[in-house]
Amino acid sequence: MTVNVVDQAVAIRTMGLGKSYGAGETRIDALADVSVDFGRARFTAIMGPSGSGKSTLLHCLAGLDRPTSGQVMLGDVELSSLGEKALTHLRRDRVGFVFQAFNLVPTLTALENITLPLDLAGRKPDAEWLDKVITTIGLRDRLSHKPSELSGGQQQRVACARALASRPDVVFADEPTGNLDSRSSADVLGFLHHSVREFGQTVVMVTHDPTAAAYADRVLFLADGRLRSELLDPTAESVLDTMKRLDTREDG
Ligand SMILES: Nc1ncnc2c1ncn2[C@@H]1O[C@H](COP(=O)(O)OP(=O)(O)OP(=O)(O)O)[C@@H](O)[C@H]1O
Repeated sequence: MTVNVVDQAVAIRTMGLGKSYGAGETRIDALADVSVDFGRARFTAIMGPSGSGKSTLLHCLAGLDRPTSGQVMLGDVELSSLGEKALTHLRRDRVGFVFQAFNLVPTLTALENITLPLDLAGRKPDAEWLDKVITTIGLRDRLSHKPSELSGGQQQRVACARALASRPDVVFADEPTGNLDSRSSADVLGFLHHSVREFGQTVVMVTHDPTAAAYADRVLFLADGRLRSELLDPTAESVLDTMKRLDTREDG
């Protein structure tokens, strides 16, 4: 019998991950044979052209979508081995999400939005931790405001705090700066970066923006559902260069 030794440096591991939609001639392989590790306390960006499978990968990693083939290990848990209820609990307790559209509850205050997932889970917030997160997002004077009274950037920082409130194993961010101007984007990305450096948070982010990707420790490049390249310690320039190189290769 082989024993799976869980590598503490790895937060998520995929093995031969595939996701197909449809069948026969209309079948689309949104992901094909993706095997990759996501380091713990690392900030990983996922890039690639539209339709390359970025969101599908993120959703499979986060247990929002079930792969057609292969495996996803979140720590020592293999996601496909879980039933719907266990998967719902895992999403609630072990992962955090930040979406492009903020997805805050309009009738709740910023603070109530931040603690909502914990309240729903019947868990008491860790006051010291919550205080640290709120200090870092820099919105202490806005906590009693409703989302409509906050700017887009402020709303997204609240969404980031909500994602971190439960100290999840991984925070998944799907185009978190897609609706923001460059100043607000820098605030949100700076916060995510800080959460990795100072709190040891693991972050996986899908983005189209080379400047956003440059906040990450590592960038993975997808094309046609496959992993095509990766960059360590990226800069906006090196990300752009890699995108151009991959584009040329696709055309050729
Ligand atoms: N529910 C679905 N049914 C059928 N095809 C789908 C479905 N979801 C995604 N696809 C297809 O899978 C492929 C990958 O889609 P995905 O959304 O993961 O790409 P993406 O890289 O995130 O794109 P974008 O940057 O435009 O958001 C695309 O060809 C898409 O049309």
